[in-house]
Amino acid sequence: MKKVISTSGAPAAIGPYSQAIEVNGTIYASGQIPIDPSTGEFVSGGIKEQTEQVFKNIKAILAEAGLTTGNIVKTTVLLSDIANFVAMNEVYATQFEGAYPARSAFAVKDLPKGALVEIEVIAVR
Ligand SMILES: CC(=[NH2+])C(=O)[O-]
Repeated sequence: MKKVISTSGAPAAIGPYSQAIEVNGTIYASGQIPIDPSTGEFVSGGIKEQTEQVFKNIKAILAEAGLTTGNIVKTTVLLSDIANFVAMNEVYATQFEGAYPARSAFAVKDLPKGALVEIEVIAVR
């Protein structure tokens, strides 16, 4: 019923969570921060580079489940500074074909490891 999705194509968890869990054809992916799994380090650059790395990580997790961003139905975007909202959106908008998923976006006080952006997704087979 509950299946753990795990891939070396996305960063290992930095805490007690799975990269994603599938239940009845719905994939709940943990929030991704801009760690490059090949180095274990944050990608260099600003909000645009960080958003691109976050989506690389999300796509790797979805690919492990045989899915793409086209299967995403809902996202949650967490920003450490709402001033990055426009630049994040510019990268975010390029990650989907067709209708965008539903989304919530927030600025929060801090993100793990000082990330500028964290994005979690829910995808459906
Ligand atoms: C990065 C993340 N998803 C967490 O829960 O720390």
